[in-house]
This record gives sequence, C-alpha cells and structure tokens, in this order.
Amino acid sequence: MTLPEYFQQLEKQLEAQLPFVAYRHPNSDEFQCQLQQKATLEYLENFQQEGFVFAPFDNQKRTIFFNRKDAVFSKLKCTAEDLVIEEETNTTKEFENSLQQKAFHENIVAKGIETIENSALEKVVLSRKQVLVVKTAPIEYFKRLLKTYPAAFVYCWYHPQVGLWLAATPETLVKTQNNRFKTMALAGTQVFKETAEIAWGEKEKEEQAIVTRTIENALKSIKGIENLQISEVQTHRAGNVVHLKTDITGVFQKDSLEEIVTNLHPTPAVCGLPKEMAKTFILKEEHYDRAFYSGYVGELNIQVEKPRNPRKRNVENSAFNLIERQSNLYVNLRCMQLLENKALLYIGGGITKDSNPTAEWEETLRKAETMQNVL
Ligand SMILES: C=C(O[C@H]1C=CC=C(C(=O)O)[C@@H]1O)C(=O)O
Repeated sequence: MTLPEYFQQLEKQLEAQLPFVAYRHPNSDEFQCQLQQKATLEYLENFQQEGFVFAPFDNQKRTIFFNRKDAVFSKLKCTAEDLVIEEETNTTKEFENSLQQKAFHENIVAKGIETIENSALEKVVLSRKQVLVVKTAPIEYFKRLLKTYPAAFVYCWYHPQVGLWLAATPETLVKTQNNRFKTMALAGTQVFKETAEIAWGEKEKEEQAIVTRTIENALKSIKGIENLQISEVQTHRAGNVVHLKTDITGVFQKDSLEEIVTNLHPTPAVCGLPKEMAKTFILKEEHYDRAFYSGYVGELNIQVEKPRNPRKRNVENSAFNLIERQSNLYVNLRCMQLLENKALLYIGGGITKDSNPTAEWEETLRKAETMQNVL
C-alpha cells in the first residue's frame, strides 16, 4: 500500500459511512488503520477482547469497541516527512462570543478554588469547549496532525452513529507488554520557548505531584502489582506547550488490566482528587458534555509479532516469531470533534488552591492551539 492509498481508503470508508480508526503511536514510523466492515455500534464487554476502544470521560457510560475480528487491518511504514500537506489560507473563525466564554470559565475556576479552600477537594480539572467554523476535510486535518505532532499519539476515529474525532495527545493512560506495564503522571503547563531555560513554579510542581501520588496509590491497591518504579520528574514537550511528567512502570498480573484501567481513569490529570468529589463538581458545574474528551482511546490486547532474539541459543525455535499481547491506551486530550462545518475543540486545566482564573483561561487558549494550528 502507498501513502495516497492509505488515505484514500479512509476517505472511502467515510463516504460509505462505515466505522474506522486510523492512528500512529508517538515517535513511530507506522501508520495503522482498522476499517470495520459493518456499521453496528458495539460496546466493550470485557478486557480480554482484542480491538480498539473509545471510552468517554464519564466512567459510568459505556466504552465503544471496534472489534479486530470483524475488521480489515493494515499498517504502512512511513514518517511525518513523507506527508505532503496542501497549503491553505486559514479560514477558521470563532463561533461563539469569547468574552462570554472567558467570563464563564473564570467564574467556574474561581468556584473551584473556593471549593478547594473550603472542603476536602484538593484538585479539580475544569474544561470547556471552543467552537470554530471550519471547512470540513477530516482526512486532511488528520494528515496535518500526523505531520505536525510526530511525538504525539495521533488518531482519526469515526462511527456514523457517534461522530468523527481527531487528536494529538501527549498522555498515556497505560501501556502493557506481556506482564509489564507503563503509565505516566502528566500535569502542569507552560508555553514552550525554544530559547529560554524551563523553570517550574511551586503551583505546577504541586499539581503534578498530586497526580503522581494518586496514580501510585491507585496502583498499589491492586493485587499482584510488583516492582513499581517511579522516575524523576521531567519536562515533556507537547507541541506549543510543555508539561511535567513522571514515568511509572511495574509488573502486573494479566487478568488485572481492567482493574488498572478502572482505578486510573479518570486520573487527576483530567478529573481531580478525591476522584468522586472532583467528578461530581465537573458534571454539575461545567455545563456541557465532555463526551469523549478526557476519556481514553487505543488498542486493547493487540497481537504483535516480535522477532526472536537471534543471539539466543535455541536454534530450533529461532525460525518462529514470538506472539505478544499489547495494550496501548491514551488519554483523549488535545482533541476535537468535527461536525458538518464546525470543529469542537475540548480543553481544560488543573485547578489547585494556588490557581489564578485568568491564567487558567489563557492556558486553555494555549492548549486549543494544538488543534487550531491544523485547521
Ligand atoms: C486537561 C488537559 O491537560 C491535562 C494534561 C496535562 C496538563 C494539564 C494541566 O496543566 O492542567 C492537564 O492536567 C487538557 O489538555 O485539556
């Protein structure tokens, strides 16, 4: 398959109104796609199934599942440099009154801070939706995301009964390879500046430390998790912004993937602490439906062929490749939903007692640029 053919089959699938997902893992040279052959809407039944999941923020709602066994799956070796992007003048404009949006956002952030000061709530992530008028060319936007954000998990997901979503997310929810898993605590944001040395304030350090601590505790409560290792805090670039990040790895028992995902999602990077209290605040105060923003998305129990180590002695077996099961789930951030002629951009930020409402509004503007840059 050639690169133009890869995108053409997505166009065709979209025209035929059949579900599909196309994606590239962070820093990978493989473009993948899974094309469903039927338009039925399936939900995930258990974490032993093999396929692609699309979960909403609200963990009481069901997760959409694209089964691998009913799909045509293909992979293409390719890098971002191979992509040719058609230059277009930027035609987007704000659909809503941004002054009203600003006032509303600053107001709920102030309310969040006040609740943190007067209750057991330590952190809450507050978000909003920004609507832009666009010329809808979904696959073209997907190409641009692939080209612009090689270090992100970039996907284009479509189901005729649900809609079309695109993202370039910097955040891993959990990755597993045989009995090993990896997750991350990502929080704190500032604008990336090529020239300046990056210094982090106490507010961001604390905001990220809450995420690390919560993830650590959520994992420790799961039976069979061993060898938990937590890295130093690092700066992690995501397009025009940078975050603080800690990598967390360990060993787990195969049947506990569901428990890991349930314990982690939604993490305090997208919800808050304590989890239920933050979620209640979000559902009551945000006044819009997050839908799949800040849910999770990715491969579940995918079979991957690994070549055997050629240096290993066992010559008899060396002709066979190893089959390994992998899951690669990401938090659905820096994402947008495309409608007929509108793009809905979803953006949020972590609120602690030291937050400032105007700075939080500005942070959502910076984060929205991830998607705006390709529209
Ligand atoms: C909630 C979002 O980002 C999260 C991930 C990294 C940094 C964040 C922050 O600094 O607030 C957020 O917790 C978003 O992009 O909508």
